[in-house]
Amino acid sequence: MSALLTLDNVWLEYGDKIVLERVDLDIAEGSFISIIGPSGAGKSSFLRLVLGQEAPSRGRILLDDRPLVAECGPDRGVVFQRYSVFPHLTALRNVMFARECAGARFTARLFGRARRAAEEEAAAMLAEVGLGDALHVYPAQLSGGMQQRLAIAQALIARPRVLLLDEPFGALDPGIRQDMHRLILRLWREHGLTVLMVTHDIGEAFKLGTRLLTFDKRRIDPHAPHRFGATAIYDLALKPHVLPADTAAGAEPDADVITIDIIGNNREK
Ligand SMILES: Nc1ncnc2c1ncn2[C@@H]1O[C@H](COP(=O)(O)OP(=O)(O)OP(=O)(O)O)[C@@H](O)[C@H]1O
Repeated sequence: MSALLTLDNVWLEYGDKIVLERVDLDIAEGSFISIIGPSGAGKSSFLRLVLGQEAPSRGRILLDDRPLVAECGPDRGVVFQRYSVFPHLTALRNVMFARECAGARFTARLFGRARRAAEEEAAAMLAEVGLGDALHVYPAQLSGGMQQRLAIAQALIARPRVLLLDEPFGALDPGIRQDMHRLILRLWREHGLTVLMVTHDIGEAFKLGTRLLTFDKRRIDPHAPHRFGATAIYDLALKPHVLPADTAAGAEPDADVITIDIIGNNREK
């Protein structure tokens, strides 16, 4: 099976500072990739490359065997840790705006029947993330968890194939995080998404991921730390104890009972 996303010898450099080097990855459609690594290892930079917000300074990124277009297309959605919704728009208008951007890319405005259809779609998407009763509420009136639900609805309304999550649950209380884990596993499965999630929570990475990437530097020059970039030094296939079908029914994968296959260990190269 060919990969949905391929990174072929990808480097990201700013001047003489190397952030990422020699990133070689094939990511299969439908996988849930957890990404961990120390602060500054380039995890968010990696997501920005896949989003198309930045171009690699060397190497290439392919989506469906075709070079990734430089701008973020509707095939990729993103949710950040801090609520990325518009404060002056209601929940419904926030999701509609994202739908309008996807449906009318140059004017970001739909009219008549198309607009009514977008409104219905946005309301259905909000119901799907558990915000069906909060259509006309402004973000400031929503809790942190509800704002992240809104951000997820906003990302999913364009029907992306790849969902990028940058520490999406990092600011939430543990109880709310559990709810969000259930939600994201359900959406991942029901929408057939390929998810790339950066997290600092190792338990969360093991619990949600089907594959775990660890970004770090292979080599360090103490006198010139910028000379070497990070790469995916560990690449582990995770097999959660509970199958995705079970998670959709409400059960959660058990992070304590996981088997691991090592796909790649680039530490020594
Ligand atoms: N535009 C830029 N110009 C120069 N350096 C940059 C730029 N953007 C990011 N960097 C550097 O790239 C490195 C990686 O940053 P990045 O935010 O991707 O790391 P991270 O692993 O996501 O960190 P954290 O876990 O703290 O969020 C950092 O040293 C950062 O300073």
